[in-house]
Amino acid sequence: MFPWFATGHMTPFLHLSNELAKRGHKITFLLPHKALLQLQHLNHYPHLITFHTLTIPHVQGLPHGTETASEIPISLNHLLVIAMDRTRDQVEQTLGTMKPDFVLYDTAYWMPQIAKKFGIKTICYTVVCAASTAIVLVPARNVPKDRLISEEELSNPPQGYPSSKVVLKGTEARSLLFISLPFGEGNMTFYDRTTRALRESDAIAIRTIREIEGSFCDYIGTQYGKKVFLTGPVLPNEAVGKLEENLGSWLEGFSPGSVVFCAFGSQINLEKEQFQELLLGFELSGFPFLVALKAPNGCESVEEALPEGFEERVKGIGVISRGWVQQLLILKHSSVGCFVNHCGFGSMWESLMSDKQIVLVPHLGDQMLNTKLLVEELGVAVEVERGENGWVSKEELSKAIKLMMDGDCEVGAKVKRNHIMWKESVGSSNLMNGYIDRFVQNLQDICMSK
Ligand SMILES: O=c1ccn([C@@H]2O[C@H](COP(=O)(O)OP(=O)(O)O[C@H]3OC[C@@H](O)[C@H](O)[C@H]3O)[C@@H](O)[C@H]2O)c(=O)[nH]1
Repeated sequence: MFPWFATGHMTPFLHLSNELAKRGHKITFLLPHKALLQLQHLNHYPHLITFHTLTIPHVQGLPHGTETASEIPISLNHLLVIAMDRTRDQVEQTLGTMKPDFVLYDTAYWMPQIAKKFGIKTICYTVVCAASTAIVLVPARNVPKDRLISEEELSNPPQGYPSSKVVLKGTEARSLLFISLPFGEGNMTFYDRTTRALRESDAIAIRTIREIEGSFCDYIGTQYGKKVFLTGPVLPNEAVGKLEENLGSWLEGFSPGSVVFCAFGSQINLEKEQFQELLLGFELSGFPFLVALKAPNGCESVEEALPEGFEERVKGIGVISRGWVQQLLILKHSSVGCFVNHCGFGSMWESLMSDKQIVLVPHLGDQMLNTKLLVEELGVAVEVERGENGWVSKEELSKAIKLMMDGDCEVGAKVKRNHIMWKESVGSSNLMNGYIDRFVQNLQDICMSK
């Protein structure tokens, strides 16, 4: 396993490793040392899953010692990817020694070149929604070679794209302009890198299910002329560990379903004004809240960014975490009634599998498409309306929370009914296990071929 050095990528690769190990397969997981510290407790089969740490070289422009995407603003990812590329020799040496049957990778487009030398099959494993690959990362997208792609070009889906609902509207396409920006050495763009990683693999795998994204998966298969295997969402059955004691006892102090929990994943640093506006929105909603956000841009800490007098005003009813929280365990807590999140692909599945009402504030391109899947296709969530300038106001956030938390409101009740239905059908262990069993069979079939 060789995922991109970001939590939202490494975690699902490890969940998949656990499922493969459960079925008796041996896995070597390549990752930076710092990521090991964050991930190792999620390894449920240490006798079968071995972590192999890589030395991450320094790249000019990155803070010294940077190894993972969660340590840097997203604007520096194009430098971290150079560091990843420069681990190529270490990766090649490991592959040559281990000689696995398969390598699963996502960002390292060069993997097929080195794997072929040792007769190893390559699977490009996409851990974001199939819709986001289908809308921007296919040959039909025609990204110009001599200039940046425009917002207008990106607003139109590529020819043959299978949905009119899961599309980018208004200014949303802006968040995907980065696909034609440099991402790695040698003038390579994000689009070049990702499409090459997909094109040169032996097969494509996607962390999704046909029941939600079948048409997008078929479209990707046709675009690349390749087999597309699905792993399902690959969520751990149970949240591991125990909720941190202080937080647990704070949550115990509230009645069931009354607390609003908010987390925006590992990559988002808001602007300070937006950060403050969101906090004021939680206060305005009148519900107790637990917020886990990173310090906004330009601030060293969360404390320094709080609105004036905020901590005193919300004492006892509002907690603003100073760092990473145990999202899965919090989502299991009965006091939590609503989950406000960014709809990263991990959080999308985790919120769908929870029994909490879902309020979405997407930021990045794939998060906007995930949001369309939950809001427009499945009808299990609401999205907070943004102003014309892209701003989320405290009034709109509070309105969306109230809509979801008010037991008498028709919209909230409808969303809840849909959510229960989807959770039951998608969350059944038969469905999840069926996906993994078929995936293993798919791998064995390619192993036999050629
Ligand atoms: O405080 C936290 C925040 C997050 N988490 C966990 O970290 C994971 C975050 O994954 P997400 O995919 O939701 O979000 P990230 O922002 O980290 O992901 C990244 O890769 C996946 C893409 O869809 C996202 O657009 C990209 O930002 C989840 O499993 C969540 O449970 C915590 O355990 N604690």
